[in-house]
Amino acid sequence: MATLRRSLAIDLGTASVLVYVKGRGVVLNEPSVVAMDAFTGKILAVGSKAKKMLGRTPGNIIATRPMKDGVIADYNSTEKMLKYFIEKSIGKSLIRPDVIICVPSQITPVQKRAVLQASRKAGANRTYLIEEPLAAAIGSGIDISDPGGHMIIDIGGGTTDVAVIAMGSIVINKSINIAGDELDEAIMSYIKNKYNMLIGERTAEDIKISLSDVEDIQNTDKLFEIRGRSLINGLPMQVFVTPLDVLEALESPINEIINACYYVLDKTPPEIASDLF
Ligand SMILES: Nc1ncnc2c1ncn2[C@@H]1O[C@H](COP(=O)(O)OP(=O)(O)OP(=O)(O)O)[C@@H](O)[C@H]1O
Repeated sequence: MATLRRSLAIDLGTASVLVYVKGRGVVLNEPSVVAMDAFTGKILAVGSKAKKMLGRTPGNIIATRPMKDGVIADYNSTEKMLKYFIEKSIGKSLIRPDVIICVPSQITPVQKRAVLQASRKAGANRTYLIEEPLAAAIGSGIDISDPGGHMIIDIGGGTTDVAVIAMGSIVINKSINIAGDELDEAIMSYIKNKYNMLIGERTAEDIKISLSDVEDIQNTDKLFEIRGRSLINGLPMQVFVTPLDVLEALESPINEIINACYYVLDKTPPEIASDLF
């Protein structure tokens, strides 16, 4: 008998939330940002609309990211954001959906409980959790039941998960709080030090996405115009950054990600290490 209960998979990320509905595919991909009235706590916008408000809100509106480093940082906003995204994906329904949510591999039991509780309050019937590297492996077409080892490096917004998986489970893993957000911050501080200019996190992210392609690194002709505020006279200013600037800016956080990979390789059992090799 066909069931009326929907099954959803949710990637509840620091930077973005994706919702997959069984039988329909990915139906939603929006930034994990919530804008609310600072005085009443009322939610004013969620997702793409709220992201446009980041760094631009008047005093009475705050636009925040309820997830930080892959886990819930602001419980109430996360719950409201989840409820909004679930309803946007499948509409309002009396039959609560079953939900599976991706979580970082080194999440604590308390952090897991917070996700389960937020999901239930947001309208889920049963909630299952899956470690992000396993979900990433399945999503990229790897047969995770294979006894041969595979290494997954999942660089998200708040966390990078490096894991070696074999026979359907994680053999060894390392999760670090250095990922896309940290790369944006590295670009912001580089621009500040080199050009005496302040830029916001959205501009930093635009620079990263436009100029961080390794194939472009040597291309000194590729320039990216950015605007911000001068630290010297407080006036608006513009500069042109190159892929080489981005390479210099990102060197330290990228090295930390590489070190996490070394750590995992170092702890990988020899038989599986030979599969990776
Ligand atoms: N083309 C690109 N080049 C470089 N970085 C990108 C690109 N596209 C997206 N990003 C970055 O990827 C990050 C978001 O990745 P993703 O959506 O996997 O994170 P998340 O699942 O929300 O985070 P987490 O797994 O930490 O909870 C952001 O920092 C974003 O700037």
